[in-house]
Amino acid sequence: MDFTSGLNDRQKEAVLSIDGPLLIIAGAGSGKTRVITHRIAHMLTQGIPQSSILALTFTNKAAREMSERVRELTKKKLSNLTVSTFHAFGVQILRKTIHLLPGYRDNFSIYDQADKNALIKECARELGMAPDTLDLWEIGNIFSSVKTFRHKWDGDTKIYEKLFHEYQEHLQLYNAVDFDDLIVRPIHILQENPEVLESYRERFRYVMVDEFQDTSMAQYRLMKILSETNRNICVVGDDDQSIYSWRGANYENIINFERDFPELTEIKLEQNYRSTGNILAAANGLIAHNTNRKEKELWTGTGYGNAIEIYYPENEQREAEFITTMIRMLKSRGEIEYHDVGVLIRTNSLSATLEDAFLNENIPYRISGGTSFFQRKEIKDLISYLRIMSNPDDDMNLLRIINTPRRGIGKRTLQRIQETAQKKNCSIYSAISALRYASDSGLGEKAQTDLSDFVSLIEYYREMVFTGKGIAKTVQSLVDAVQYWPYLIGEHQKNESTARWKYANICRFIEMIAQWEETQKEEGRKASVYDYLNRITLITRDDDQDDDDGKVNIMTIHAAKGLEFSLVFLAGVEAHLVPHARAVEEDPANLEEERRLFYVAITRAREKLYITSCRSRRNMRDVLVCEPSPFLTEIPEGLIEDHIGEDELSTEDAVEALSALRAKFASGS
Ligand SMILES: Nc1ncnc2c1ncn2[C@@H]1O[C@H](COP(=O)(O)OP(=O)(O)OP(=O)(O)O)[C@@H](O)[C@H]1O
Ligand SMILES: [Mg+2]
Repeated sequence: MDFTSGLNDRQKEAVLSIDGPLLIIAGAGSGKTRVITHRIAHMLTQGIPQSSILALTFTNKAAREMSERVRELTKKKLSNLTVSTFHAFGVQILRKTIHLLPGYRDNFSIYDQADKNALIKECARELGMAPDTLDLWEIGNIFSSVKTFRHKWDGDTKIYEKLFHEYQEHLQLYNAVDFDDLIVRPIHILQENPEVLESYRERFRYVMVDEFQDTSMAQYRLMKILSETNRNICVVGDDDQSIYSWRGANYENIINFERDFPELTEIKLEQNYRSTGNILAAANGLIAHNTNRKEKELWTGTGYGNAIEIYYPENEQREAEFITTMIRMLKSRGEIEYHDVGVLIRTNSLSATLEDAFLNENIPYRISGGTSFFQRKEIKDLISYLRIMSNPDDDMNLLRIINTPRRGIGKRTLQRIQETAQKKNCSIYSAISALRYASDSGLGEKAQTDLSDFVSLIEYYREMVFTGKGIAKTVQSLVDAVQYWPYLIGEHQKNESTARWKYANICRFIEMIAQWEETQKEEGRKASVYDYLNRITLITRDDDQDDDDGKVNIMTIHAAKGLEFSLVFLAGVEAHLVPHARAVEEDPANLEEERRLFYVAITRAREKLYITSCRSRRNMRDVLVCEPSPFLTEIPEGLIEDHIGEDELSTEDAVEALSALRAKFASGS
């Protein structure tokens, strides 16, 4: 098979140069991701074993699509190819090596943001700091930047250093790691264990990274340390699409890469295959306003296509109506399928009104970027049970379920257990196991029986899940045994439909586990509860599992990175949202990042782009009068069909606002 057919010369060159460092910095839709998939396919035909190839990308969804694409190209089963996110790759390393870190065992738990906040709170309490006065998010961010080499303790943050050490010690005690650890712990392990590092270098002789502009400093270190000796490292990205600096991404990694791999080959891709001429010209015109960028110009061989259309609905409800009406009409004319449509928003808070309208209009949709399925309380409860089965020392999860559903273990009993755990420096579960029979436990008889029952329950299901009865079956049986349904009914007496809805989620959860087990079996892999837990912990809000076709995609611009849709609606393109007022207030330098975000949004569209900018928008209890985004004036004239004043809803204010903006643009200020 020739995997270079259907590629342009530059792309071919990239696919064929498999040895040595390769840097591809190119604009949106120029085929960067396509180059990676074809390159992998080509390598496999060159006799490079699957197991030598490591491809890293940003979201689980992107990773899935990438391996799917390689599978289609090669028509091969790819059980030894590693295509994953950085975090999932970190987990893979830790599963094999975490025992090299003092105090850790290979059944470790991974703490998500919510667990992390809860743990910080607990540590603060132990240190006698009043947890309710602390900004957990801010502290969490400080911890994160310290861990990932972005920050050293200084005058402003020093007050949290002690809390940080307490936090780290607790993680170790619970045999748990947080998200940052998934990248930095592997780095430490590799750095401190030369023979382990050697074996990884030996194995992953070819490394590729997509969306390179959004790698963090820590991620960069990880990929660098792996490829330092082989030097077969290919990174692809677009500095104009760097949109995660708030999360520590650093597009200066492009400069670092040039410094660390000076012998690199650089390939430029300049033809855009995704979008029509108008859309591309709009994107090019916009991004040219950024000063801090690598100069590049994209061109397309396809025609100009349709104009970009801008509408100015009276408020967010009218906006949602406009979008659903358009979709309905185009669908009924047979011009689109639902899955061809992306509705992009700057912030999550915009999704509720849209969701409502889609429900009303009966248009199937999926939302990514909302509360993840796995964050729902009923699901988190069951996940906590699974986590305790696999790692009983995980105190945070134990505390979550010890009384869920209520089993009468009282506050005093819990206090007693926690004291014992602290005194003996052991986990709560160990403390319970010891106290339930001890004559000097200081606990009443009933309390001891309750604790004993709890331990028996956990041990029973631990045994069940580890003796190959299947995870789905175990969870099903557990849900019955702990009487979760009566518990739900009890919790939602006033609203039984909520209870039913939650129970339906549980059933769906069990169904999802069963499906996963089935796939693992088909692919000849063991379906272990550790692997399952690791996997679902890494599913972020940005890429939920639901890959159903036949649905309109409503998502944040961040979540849409790397994706494409024939038809894109960009909603809420108003002055305070695009650029996001708070981001720019925090740091004026964020203006360029906001512009990149808008560039990412525009370049998701293949054929048609609608932009809506509401004239007013409800924000909590207030109604804000809105002006169109100033970025709209940066789109060159002649590409946009402006529907200003066209409907009876338009006000003179909006007309004035836009013409004022245009005047400003024309005068070049
Ligand atoms: N040589 C080509 N011939 C035809 N279609 C192509 C070619 N190269 C890329 N494409 C198509 O163009 C679209 C964009 O490609 P791809 O997603 O790889 O771009 P990208 O550079 O990764 O974009 P982004 O910057 O948004 O991640 C895809 O639909 C892809 O299949
Ligand atoms: Mg891409």
